[in-house]
Amino acid sequence: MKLLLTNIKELLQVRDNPSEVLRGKDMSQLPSIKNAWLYIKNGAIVDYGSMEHKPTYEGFKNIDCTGRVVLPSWCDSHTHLVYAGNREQEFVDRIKGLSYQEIAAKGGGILNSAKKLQETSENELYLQSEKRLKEVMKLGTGAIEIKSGYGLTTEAELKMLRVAKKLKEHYPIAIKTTFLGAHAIPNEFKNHKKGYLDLICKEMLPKVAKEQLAEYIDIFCEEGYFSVEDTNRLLSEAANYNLIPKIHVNQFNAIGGVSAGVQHNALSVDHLEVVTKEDITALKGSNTIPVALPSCSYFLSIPYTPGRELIDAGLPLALATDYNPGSTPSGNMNFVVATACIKMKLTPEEAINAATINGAYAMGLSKTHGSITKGKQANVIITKKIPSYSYLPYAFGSNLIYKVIINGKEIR
Ligand SMILES: N=CN[C@@H](CCC(=O)O)C(=O)O
Ligand SMILES: [Zn+2]
Repeated sequence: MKLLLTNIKELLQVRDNPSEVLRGKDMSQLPSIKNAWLYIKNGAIVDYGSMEHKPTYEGFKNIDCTGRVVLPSWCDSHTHLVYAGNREQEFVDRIKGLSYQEIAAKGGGILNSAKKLQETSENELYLQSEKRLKEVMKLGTGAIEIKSGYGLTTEAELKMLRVAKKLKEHYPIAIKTTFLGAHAIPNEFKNHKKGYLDLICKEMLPKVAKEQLAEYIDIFCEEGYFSVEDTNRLLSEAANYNLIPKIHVNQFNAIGGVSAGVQHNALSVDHLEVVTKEDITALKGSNTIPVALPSCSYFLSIPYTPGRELIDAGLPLALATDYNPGSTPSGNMNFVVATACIKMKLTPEEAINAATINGAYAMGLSKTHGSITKGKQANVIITKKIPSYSYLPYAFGSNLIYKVIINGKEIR
């Protein structure tokens, strides 16, 4: 399949030799070609340039992009897309005054989703998750990370990861998987957290590794969930299976999870709605990327990650959805990019970099995703006719996507 996109108003994120990740001031640069063409063959980006110097190709399908912006598809590096049922009742309870933590303490929250998931068959779980995957692909996501963590038993955690694996086999989108057995403490282990960690380390981890179901390890390092000590133990055990950490830290409290992540060479530390000076110091000079999840802040009415501060400190930043039934029932990366501009004061250039090239880095896909580069996967968004790319976050409530191409195929 060959595609030639012509008369592109502006082709964004064009990098001949892209760096793996963009930090600090570099995030304000978004290289582009105006009045451009882009040639795609066999799922890969072959070449691009200005319409004034367009070579002759044969046997392609032409897409005229007059008035349209073309950019790499979104790289969503943090989701819980595989889950069962929904939690709209908790949403209503929160409107009536209960906090996220109070709902969790009553047996709601993650444990509520775990109960539903344990009762759902693998096939049904696949069908529910597939629906969400199709939806986010149409919204421009071309690479996605999916976590377990709503199983909380060996059987149910494996079920989640097998569903994610099956999605990977059936869809063109790149999927990376993360084992998050340490998402919450199940009721059976309420007064025996160590017993649950033993189960994770001695039974779940070996099975996940044996079936090669995950590349990354995650833990919810937070008061009332797992401590820094638990985090250190799990990440050390997981290293024996070559699982790389991508962890939930600082959502409500800064308890030292960031520096624990950095010490274990985490690829990413995610959430960071609360950030201390020590956290920033720990991240400086490391290869760990902070990941902000502004839709979660929006939905729970909690602080936004101080993205401006992190970038101004010279750090990299990625943006992701956190798609899950409790804190973020939305997988819309367009909303994430807009909210990062509106609430976190990122410029459109910074937000687009954070959601493409840096998102790819945050899930180990820098070589193949996140920029318009020869040889990278042909994953692009073609927008509707818009005045400029800044219009994307500006018109935050409009669907501005005309077409999405993933792996060289038009999926919308
Ligand atoms: N905070 C931990 N995990 C999810 C939400 C879990 C839930 O409420 O179901 C998150 O990233 O926000
Ligand atoms: Zn999450």
